[in-house]
Amino acid sequence: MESQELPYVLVDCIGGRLGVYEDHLGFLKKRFHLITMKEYLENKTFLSKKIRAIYVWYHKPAITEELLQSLPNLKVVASAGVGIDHLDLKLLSSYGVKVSNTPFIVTTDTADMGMALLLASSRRLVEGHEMAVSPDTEYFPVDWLGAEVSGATLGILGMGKIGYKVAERAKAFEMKILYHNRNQRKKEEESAVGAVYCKKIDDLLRQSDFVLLAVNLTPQTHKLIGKRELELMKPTATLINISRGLIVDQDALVEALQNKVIKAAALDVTYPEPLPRDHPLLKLKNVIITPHIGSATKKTRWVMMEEMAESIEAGLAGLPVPREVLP
Ligand SMILES: O=C(O)[C@H](O)CO
Repeated sequence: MESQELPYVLVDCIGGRLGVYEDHLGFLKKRFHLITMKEYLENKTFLSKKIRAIYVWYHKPAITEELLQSLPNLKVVASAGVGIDHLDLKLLSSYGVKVSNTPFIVTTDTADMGMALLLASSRRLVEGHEMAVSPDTEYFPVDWLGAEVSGATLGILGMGKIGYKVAERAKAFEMKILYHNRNQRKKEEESAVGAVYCKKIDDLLRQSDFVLLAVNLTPQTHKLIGKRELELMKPTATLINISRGLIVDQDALVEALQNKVIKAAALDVTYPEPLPRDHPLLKLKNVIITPHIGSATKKTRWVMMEEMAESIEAGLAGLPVPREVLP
């Protein structure tokens, strides 16, 4: 039967559901014999030799050394999104496994998400919505003062593709833009969005009304924003995180928000995800949290899935892997 000749690809479940969109399934099943982690564990002896690729959607399944040891014919790991902090590239490479991600397609949507969080937080959209739909709150718009966006200073930490797209959007909102990045952007790129480089993160933190995190998670950026950094920010400032929860020391953030060291936070990413239901961040009015949905639009998610399938097919055919991530 044809489906038996298709390459076996391991996928995982997220929240008890297959970590693949329903409408992607038809496309994927034409190309691959999808094996869930559960199926694999139930029939390990047979499947361990069959599986040749892993489809990592939202960091699942976790690729441990134990898993790698048990899959002798694994050739490709295709990971959704741009961040690869959940993958040990050196380890994968030592097992002869190629890795790919989908770094380009997520840029625009993730930048849109950054702006959406900035606007929602500054204009108190979530609080306002809750008040407007609540049966027992008096509707009194005089209370609902927010912070101006136009004319405010946005500090972008991490001026890669996503950070730069945020800057393009912020320019249209007439914001002043500061940025910090390992490498300064070219002069023409800076002037196209009116961005001013801050060599020192501290200078950016002191001057910004909104600080937006768009850096990759690496050992160097792990808890880059801690108590000291939060204390450098203006008491009227908002922290926006669209990269990874672990860029921020979350305990320090809770304290800073509770003690009004900064005004607010808008987070698409936390640590862990989701946060435990009794986590103090979930109780704060000056916090907006979304469930890591930076790239979650129909078109982008479809392209991500196609790109992952393309990388798996190329890798299994011994061809150069599109969007390969090297250790
Ligand atoms: O890295 C990304 O693109 C997303 O956050 C998914 O991990």
